[in-house]
Parts: sequence; C-alpha cells; structure tokens
Amino acid sequence: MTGRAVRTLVLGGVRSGKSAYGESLLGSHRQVRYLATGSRTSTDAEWLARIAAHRERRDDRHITIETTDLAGELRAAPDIPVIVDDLGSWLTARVDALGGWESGDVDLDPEIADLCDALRGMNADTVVISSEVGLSLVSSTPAGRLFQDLLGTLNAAVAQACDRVSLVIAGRVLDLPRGEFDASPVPPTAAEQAPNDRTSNDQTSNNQAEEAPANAPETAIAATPAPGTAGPPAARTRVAATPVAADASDLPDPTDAEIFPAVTPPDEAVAFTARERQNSLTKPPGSLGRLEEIGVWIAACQGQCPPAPIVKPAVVVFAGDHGVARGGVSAFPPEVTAQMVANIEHGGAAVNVLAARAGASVTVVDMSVDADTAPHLSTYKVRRSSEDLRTTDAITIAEARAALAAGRAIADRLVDSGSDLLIAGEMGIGNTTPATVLVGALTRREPVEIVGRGTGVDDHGWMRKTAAIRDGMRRARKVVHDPLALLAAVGGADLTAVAGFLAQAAVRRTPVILDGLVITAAAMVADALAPGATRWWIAGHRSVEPAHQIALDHLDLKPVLEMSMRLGEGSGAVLALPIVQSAVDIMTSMATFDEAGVAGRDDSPADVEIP
Ligand SMILES: Cc1cc2ncn([C@H]3O[C@H](COP(=O)(O)O)[C@@H](O)[C@H]3O)c2cc1C
Ligand SMILES: O=C(O)c1cccnc1
Repeated sequence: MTGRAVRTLVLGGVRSGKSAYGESLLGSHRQVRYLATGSRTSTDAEWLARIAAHRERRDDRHITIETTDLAGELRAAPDIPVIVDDLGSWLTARVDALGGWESGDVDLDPEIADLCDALRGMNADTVVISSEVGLSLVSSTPAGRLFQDLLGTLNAAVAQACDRVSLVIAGRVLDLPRGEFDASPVPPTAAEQAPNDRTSNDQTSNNQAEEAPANAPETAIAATPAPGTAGPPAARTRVAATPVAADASDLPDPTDAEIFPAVTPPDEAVAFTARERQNSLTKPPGSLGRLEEIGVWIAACQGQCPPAPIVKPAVVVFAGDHGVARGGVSAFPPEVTAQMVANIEHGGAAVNVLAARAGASVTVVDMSVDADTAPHLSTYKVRRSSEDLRTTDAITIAEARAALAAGRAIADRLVDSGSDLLIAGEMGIGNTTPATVLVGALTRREPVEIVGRGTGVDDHGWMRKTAAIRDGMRRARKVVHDPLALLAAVGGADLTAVAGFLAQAAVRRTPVILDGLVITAAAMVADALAPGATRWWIAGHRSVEPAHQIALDHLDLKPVLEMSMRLGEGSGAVLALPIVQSAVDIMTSMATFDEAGVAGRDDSPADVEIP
C-alpha cells in the first residue's frame, strides 16, 4: 500500500462539471483506469453523444473499461488510480438487471456494501463520480422516486468509504466537511463489526466521526484546584476516540527498536518548484508570510507540487503515569490520568473537540497508566506507572525498547492506512516533570531556569518540582549521550513511545505537527535516535512552559501559534492543523497570474527619475 491513496467521492448535479473535476484530481497520474458505467446498449442519440464527449476529454493515459461490475473491476487492479463515472448509471444498470423498476422491490444493500468494501481496498487514488439528485424535486413517478431514494442511500454509503467528498455546483467545488453522524443505512460489514479485528482497526475508517453512545457516562475528573466548577452542557455531540489498531498477537518485536534507518529529508527539488509556484500565484511574492513556507514544506514532504489536500490527519494521545507524580509535583492527583483517558475515549477532552473541528481522528493509547484500562486501549501497555525518576530508572531498557517499538508500530499503522499528517499528544499527571528533566539534561540548563507550573502547582509544589527536576537531571546527565538509556532513566513508557512515534513518522516521510513541552521534549530524544527527523516536524504552538521555548530553540523550530496554552493532549498541535490545511489550500486553489490574466510584478528597469 502506498499510504497516500486518497478516495474521493465527487457529487454534483447534471452538467455541474463533476466529471471534469473528478478527472482533474487524477491529472498527475501516468495511467488511470476509467470505469464507465454508462450503458453501451443505449440507442438514445443524445445520451451516446454525451458519452462521446466524456471520452474526448480523456487522453491516452486512460484505459476505458465499460462495466457494471464495479466491485470486481476495483478489486482486479487496486494499485492503479481509477475513476468511476458514474454511480447513477451503475445503479440504473443494477435495477435493470434485477427488474425492479415496476415492483420497486429491490434490495441493493449487499451490492452497495460489497462496492464500499472494494473501494476501501483501493491502494491507489480513486475518484467516484455521482449525481446529487436529492436537491431536485421529488420525482412524480414511482421509478423516479425509487432512483432518487436508492442513489441517496448509495451516495451516503460510498461517502463513508471515501476520504474526501466534494460537491460541484456550476463548476465550483465545495469540499464537504465530515459529518457527525453515520447517515448510511447500509449494515456494517463483518470487519466493521469486530472491534479487535485487524481490518476493522485499520485506520481507514478513522475519519468517520463517531457519536458517543447517548448514555456514555460523564467521566468524573478529580478537580483538585477548583472543585465544584460548573460541568459542561448536558446535551451535545461528541466525537469519541478511534480504537487503537492492533490486538495482543500483533505486538511489534522490540529487538533493536532504538535503531532507525537513515532519515531522508523532504524533497528539496519539490521545495524549489513549490517556491516558484508560490511566486506565480496572484499575490505579491512572500505576502502570505509563514503560510507560504508551510505550503512549501508540505509539498516537499509529499514530494509533489501542488501538494495534495490533507485528508486523513490522525492524533494519537499516549497516556501514562509517573512515580514522581506521587511526590507532589502536579496540581492534580495521579488518578486523573486514568479518568482523562476515559474522557478522551468518550470524546469529552479538549483534544477531541479541537480535532473534530479540524477533521482529525483521535486515538488514545495506554502505555503505562496506573490502572487497568479497556483491552483495546492497553494493547501496547508496558507496565502500570513508570517508577520515580528522582531515585530510580523510570523503566528498564527492555521496557523502553517495547515502548519505542509500540510508538513506531502505531505510526506505521497509521501511515499504512493513509494518514497523511500525524500528531502526538500525551496524558499523564506529572508529565511536565520528566519532560523538563529531558530538556534540562539535553540543553544543560539549571532546573530553576526551566521549571514551569504545569497544571498550575502552587509555590510549595513548585519547590518540590524544582527539586525533583534537579534529582532527575543528576541521574539523566550520566546517560545523556545514549537516547535509549535516557528515555529509560527519566522519560518513562509514554514519552518513550512518543519518541518512537515521532521518529518513525520521519522515517515514513510523513509530516508531523508537534505540540507543547511534553511532546517537544520527547521529540528532542527522537531526533537524537533518528538524526534529521526534525525536518519532518513543524511546531504547532508555544506553550507557556519555559522549557518549551528552550526545546524549540534546540530543534530550531518556530511555533505556528502563540496562544498562552499549557494543556498538552496534542491540543496546541491540533489547533495549528487548520493553518497547515489552509497553507495547502493556497497552493492548490489560488489562481496564478497567467490563469487570472493579472499582470505580474514590474521588474523592467524603469526610466523614471529617482527624486
Ligand atoms: C484535567 C486535566 C486534563 C489534562 N489534559 C492534559 N493535561 C496535562 O497536564 C499534565 C501535565 O501537567 P503536570 O506535570 O503539572 O501534571 C499532563 O497530563 C498533561 O497532558 C491535563 C491535566 C489535567 C489535570
Ligand atoms: O506544554 C505542555 O506540553 C504542557 C503544559 C502543561 C501541562 N501539560 C502539558
């Protein structure tokens, strides 16, 4: 699997430009299979002329296959980009074959489910064209109503199997955001029903926002600093976390987990082309500032200009407890870690809310929570709580290897199932302490320079935290040149898994948005494990934690946002995601000076007097 295949459903009315748009989406491919569903046996001259016009627009790159066996044809060549034009004709052919127009008694659900299954199996870019007939008048004939009903059902089911859905109206393209409910009445396939099955856990279905069960319990979080604060509104839609993708028999081999292949940087030649494209767009060069740099970066990461839209961003929240949290270094008690894991699982945390807005999936993974969590959360669990870094190694070397291997396996799985941008988040009371120890040890700072308030420790807590950081740094300094030993000594299982995840994303040439202090501290170690990995990362925001800026300077990263945030969970990274998506939109959708007929910059030596 390429890991980059994008399935797009293009909807539109009659003569809206949907086919031309759909074909343009595959414009960069050398070979495209064109599955034409229009009936060859038609004798309607006007209809045949339409088909001929479609054919004319296609060039030599297209292999045209006239078929109504869509699922079979898709499965026959899952690695070749394909366009299906269109679902309406396929539907007509199927109802014809079943003789259902008169009786209206047709059950296409099994065929629709089979078609969706075949679409999900595509490893190459896939475009499906269909008519949006639901916006017109309800047909006055039974057959017309049957067609409208069936096509509405079919479109909804296919939308679920696609990564993107666009609506074309009058030649203008509207990208439809992901909805918050499952509109498909088609029964789920067996794979979708089995939560621990490899296929169903495959993140291909990540972006289908799931509504939390209506009776999902409000997770009670111990609210130490502000007991009794008003709870959130009772009625709302929540986007629950996606289950982690693996079962116990599928655990990665931890042998040599700390050894990474060489990281190759994003494509410089494409970056050059992308900068030229930025300068050809209808704006003064450089006028979109940082947005231009980000667009160039994404193009270079993807190795193509213009870059493809980011359609499957994924957030993984790594959760774990730390023995040092028993030493009063946080404003909150350690029990909050497990409670927040449940909250994230049910869609109630800040990261869920922000991810839903940005169209990203959220998965929470228990690496070392000091409680038993559900099996689908604890597949990769290394132990219950890491040890107290003040006095002993947080985890053993063997546990560190297992945690690194887990982070790497999770990144691999997401990339293999089409995730095109990754974000790591973390949840663990006390986390800013090991993170600050890592930053202090790697940058040789004094504890008082770098210690922050985390969740909001009071002055006594601040003193305890500073002493803990001092003790941790004393132990960390001894292994500061050995990234694996450093993670084992002070990082703990969760931060170690984050380091594996971030480094593996770079190995897999997948861009990452970093979050605050905790994730950036793990990123420093990840760059030591896989030198050059930083080139695949962008800093989403700058947290108020003082050690965060020091970590960013160390990695030579400039944060996108400055929002005075100090939460973690991946929240700052997810908040920056729409900016990265906007940077891509600029590169894909702005007109060039030539296209728009706008005069470029006047660089000719002017014969004007300089006053
Ligand atoms: C309710 C709640 C939600 C959170 N979400 C993230 N964190 C953040 O705060 C913790 C780190 O701060 P410290 O080192 O001071 O404990 C981590 O769990 C981090 O993810 C939270 C903390 C709390 C209390
Ligand atoms: O910047 C962070 O990562 C952070 C800050 C405070 C609390 N938790 C995380």
